[in-house]
Amino acid sequence: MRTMDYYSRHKMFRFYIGRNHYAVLADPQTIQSVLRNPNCYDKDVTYNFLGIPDVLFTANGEPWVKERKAASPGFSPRIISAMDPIYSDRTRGLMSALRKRAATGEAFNLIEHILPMAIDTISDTFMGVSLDMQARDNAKYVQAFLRIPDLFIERAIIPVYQPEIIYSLTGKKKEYQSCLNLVLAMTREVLEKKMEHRAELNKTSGASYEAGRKLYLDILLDKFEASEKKDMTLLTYEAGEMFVAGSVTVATMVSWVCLLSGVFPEVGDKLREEIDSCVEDAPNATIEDCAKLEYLDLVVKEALRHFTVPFISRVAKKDIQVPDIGTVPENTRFLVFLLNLHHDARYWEKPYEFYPEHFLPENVEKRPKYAYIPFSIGMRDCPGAKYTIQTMKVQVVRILSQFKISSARMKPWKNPYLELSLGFGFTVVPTRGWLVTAELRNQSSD
Ligand code: HEM
Repeated sequence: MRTMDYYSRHKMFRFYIGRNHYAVLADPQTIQSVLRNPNCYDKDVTYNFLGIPDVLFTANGEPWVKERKAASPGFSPRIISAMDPIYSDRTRGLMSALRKRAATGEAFNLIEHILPMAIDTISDTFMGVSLDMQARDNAKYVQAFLRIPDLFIERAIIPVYQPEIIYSLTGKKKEYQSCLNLVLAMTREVLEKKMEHRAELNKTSGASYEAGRKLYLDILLDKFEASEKKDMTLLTYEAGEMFVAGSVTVATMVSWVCLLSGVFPEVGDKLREEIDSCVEDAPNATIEDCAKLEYLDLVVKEALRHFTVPFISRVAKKDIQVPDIGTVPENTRFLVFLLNLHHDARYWEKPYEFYPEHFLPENVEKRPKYAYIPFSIGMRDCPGAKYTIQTMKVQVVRILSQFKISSARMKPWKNPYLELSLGFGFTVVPTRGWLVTAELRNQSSD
């Protein structure tokens, strides 16, 4: 914790290991100048530990520019805003699972139900294929989706696991590969369904996707069909990355907000009060309903402040000029600690506390713009940010309108990094899971 504070007070902290030059960043201006610099869009070798080919998340240079440009229409506001009916279908399954949990009164790990719903939602929205993960025996999928980021980050931060030979000997490589294989098999199933569907559409109307609604997977398939190589393995990784990047992140954050509503009862009371008084049919809340909920917005932002992606790493492909610092040499590896930035006492009144009021407009005004960047910034920011906020809000409102969620283990905290047992996946996660109990509230449910 002292180390985190130390980094925060310095614009940049540099060190060498052998001939590798590292620069740790935690200052908002320095971070924004590096993340927005076109010579720093490349990811550093850490991402090789994902063991996947060049897809949007991992590609560098010109191939990344092309991927990103091609993918953008799949994240268009028009597509993201048209998702209400999909949410309705998918939250129904979740509510029925939570009702069963409420009937027993026993503690359970909330993400076991949220993640299958998140996978279904990604499949519906970005792929246009109904996967119905919630109706399956899905424990092994939940485990695989959670272990992939967990094992990746572990390898990235523990140098002893980095050589292939040692990683294989520990058995972790085998575990990682079997998790990846499960996700790839699931993705192939989605691809097959989608290809059949497109072939049907081609036969009947000559259109390979619904007019005006070119989903992410349609974009990938258009590219695949137009290519000479027809690389099915690459296509599977490209679609698979969206499943992992899009479901684990959202599911962990929805689980956090629900858990926090129980850890801090005053937060839970205020959330339920706002939902009950502002949304007429909250169990079926729409995107539009959720946009009105001001307190929910503060809570979602505060949860992301504490528990978003802990760090980002990049590499400078040329010498670059950083304001107030000077020339930073080519091949420098940057580590951008969002965690430090988001807990810097210069910008946050109660840096380590759960204090949604940090995001009241009068407090936001006092901070530099880039003191809060849970989805990163610049050309290589998160394309799923809008989808995330919208999906999180709809799901949280529907859950909290029907259930009172209580924390089964976690106590109110003043500093989660000292008092809780936390680990790093794609986001920050509680190592023992999101343990809660659910109680049915006195309202009609769906
Ligand atoms: C709580 C939710 C999420 C958070 C906190 C989050 C955060 C981030 C961050 C910080 C990055 C930059 C990483 C880096 O530069 O190393 C990123 C990249 C990315 N995110 Fe997200 N993300 C979330 C949800 C999503 C969703 C829902 C999707 C897809 C549906 C998605 C897809 C991606 C992709 C494809 C990239 C790589 C973009 C590129 O390199 O051009 N993310 N995300």
